[in-house]
Amino acid sequence: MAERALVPPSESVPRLTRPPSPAADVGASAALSEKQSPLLPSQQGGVQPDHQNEGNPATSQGVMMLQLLERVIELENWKEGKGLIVCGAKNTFCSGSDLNAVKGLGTSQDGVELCMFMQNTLTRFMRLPLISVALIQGRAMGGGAELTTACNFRLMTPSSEIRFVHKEMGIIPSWGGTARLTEIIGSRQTLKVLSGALKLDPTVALKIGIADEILQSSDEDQSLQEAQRWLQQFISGPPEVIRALKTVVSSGKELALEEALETERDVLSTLWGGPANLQAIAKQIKFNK
Ligand SMILES: CC[C@@H](C(=O)O)C(=O)SCCNC(=O)CCNC(=O)[C@H](O)C(C)(C)COP(=O)(O)OP(=O)(O)OC[C@H]1O[C@@H](n2cnc3c(N)ncnc32)[C@H](O)[C@@H]1OP(=O)(O)O
Repeated sequence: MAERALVPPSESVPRLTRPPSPAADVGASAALSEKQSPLLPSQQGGVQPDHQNEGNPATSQGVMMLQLLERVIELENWKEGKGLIVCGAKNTFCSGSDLNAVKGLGTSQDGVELCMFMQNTLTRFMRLPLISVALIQGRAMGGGAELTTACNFRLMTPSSEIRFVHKEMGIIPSWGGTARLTEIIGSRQTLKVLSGALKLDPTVALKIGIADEILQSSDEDQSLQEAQRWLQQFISGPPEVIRALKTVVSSGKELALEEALETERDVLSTLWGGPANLQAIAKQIKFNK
């Protein structure tokens, strides 16, 4: 029987509580995992499995997923950050669960445990006070397609493709991907995308609103530079302001109106009369350019 390496640290997705004050340090953009894709098997250039677990794909996949959670925890503790880019390796964004590992996780309970672990990790990722971009180079399939929806924006290279293949696997996207996709493109389009297991090339993805932009280059390094430039326009400015913006947008999306309004008040109180606000007022900035 497969080792249960995927039991979530908490039994359910964390509830969004009103957030602590954003930090006021200097920020930067960063790749979540430069040149690494968290869920890919090693032959696709993903995180290498723990040697102790070599030969046991289910355990290796568990290790990769734990590594993803660790990176999310690191990002939760990155108090000066403003943005991040998630990208894959060797021109594949992420081809989802390791199919060899999935063979060893055959019970309904296995599926639910995997689902809870990934719902927890990706929900925490989505709620980071960082503006996140999925740089889709090559394919994003299955769990990889779900991962793109945990990012705020999706940039696609000309030769890339997003495909929710779950129907063909006899399952549904359950790492939060169905809920997030519905929020991004609406229920009608989501139903088409999922029930058709549609191949979303960049043109289609842009048309239905999954993709935010098609990049010029399919080259790994050049498209990363393009993505960095694209993100820069949204993260220029003081970290405390960018982080606060992401925080209130997240609460506006997830909380009931009264709670969201309370969050806005709390977050504003950390900014009003603060250095960025006072400097802007002193400069008498005009926005008519
Ligand atoms: C159950 C979880 C579910 C979820 O909830 O989300 C999933 O994620 S299920 C997984 C969904 N993903 C897939 O079904 C992908 C299947 N793979 C493919 O369709 C193709 O491999 C590819 C990703 C389109 C790439 O095609 P291509 O460029 O032609 O390369 P290869 O097919 O030769 O692949 C190279 C190499 O990598 C192996 N590979 C790729 N993806 C996976 C995977 N998800 N799991 C395990 N192995 C994978 C592939 O088998 C090749 O290996 P070798 O044959 O040993 O070279």
